[in-house]
Amino acid sequence: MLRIRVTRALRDFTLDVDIESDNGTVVLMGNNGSGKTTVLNMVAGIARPDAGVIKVKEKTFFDSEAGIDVPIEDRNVGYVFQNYALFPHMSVYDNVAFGPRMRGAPPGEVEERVKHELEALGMWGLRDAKASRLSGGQKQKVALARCLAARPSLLLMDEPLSALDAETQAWTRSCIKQHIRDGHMPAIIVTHSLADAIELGDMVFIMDRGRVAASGRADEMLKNGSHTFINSFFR
Ligand SMILES: Nc1ncnc2c1ncn2[C@@H]1O[C@H](COP(=O)(O)OP(=O)(O)OP(=O)(O)O)[C@@H](O)[C@H]1O
Repeated sequence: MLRIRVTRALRDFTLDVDIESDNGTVVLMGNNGSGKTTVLNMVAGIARPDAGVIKVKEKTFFDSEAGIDVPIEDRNVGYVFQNYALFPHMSVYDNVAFGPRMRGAPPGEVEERVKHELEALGMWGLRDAKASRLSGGQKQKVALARCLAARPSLLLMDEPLSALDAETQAWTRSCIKQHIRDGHMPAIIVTHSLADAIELGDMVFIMDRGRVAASGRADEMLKNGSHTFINSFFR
């Protein structure tokens, strides 16, 4: 269960969002500047709502009336940032090992997880490379591997496949899907890609100028013809 009902006034922008989903993966779509990343940041605990409630499964992350604001480190969230945000001076291996090490996994398990995630994304051969030397698509894969290796209880992904070529996108999507299914993890994915929405999403929320303009089941989008469905919400 995912419940995000938040308001936040920024300098030139007001966010007033209501998102509810019973299970599975929530996809956020919408124009540039419509507030998608801000929603992810509030769920992660990086940005603070002025008021509202954020609940993930049975856990309340934020409740302004009850005075609850769980710190970032206690939310156990995995976040793939839009700009990757790798540790540039560290190797690919150490970037991916960071999450499991921080969470106290024993060394053997750290290695197992790092190898598993990097092999799945075809990046094991580059494990000793410095992150700053990688191409954009390679950085994005390492960001994804870093997030998944930490075994979070909630996945937040901001355009996680945007730098990948079409073929790599397809198998990376199935890799993400498998993790979500195997880990029974709720996930919120921001994307501009209809293929991501249809293949990864259970519920799709379309944002427009800080609000949810429309929502629907991903399979309904497919039935209705996704282009028509999405385009109908934008002038
Ligand atoms: N800390 C902040 N202070 C002031 N304004 C902010 C802040 N963070 C975000 N904004 C503004 O909020 C609006 C929404 O930004 P956000 O990054 O959430 O959009 P987005 O839907 O993710 O866009 P994109 O598709 O381009 O990534 C923008 O107008 C942005 O300038």
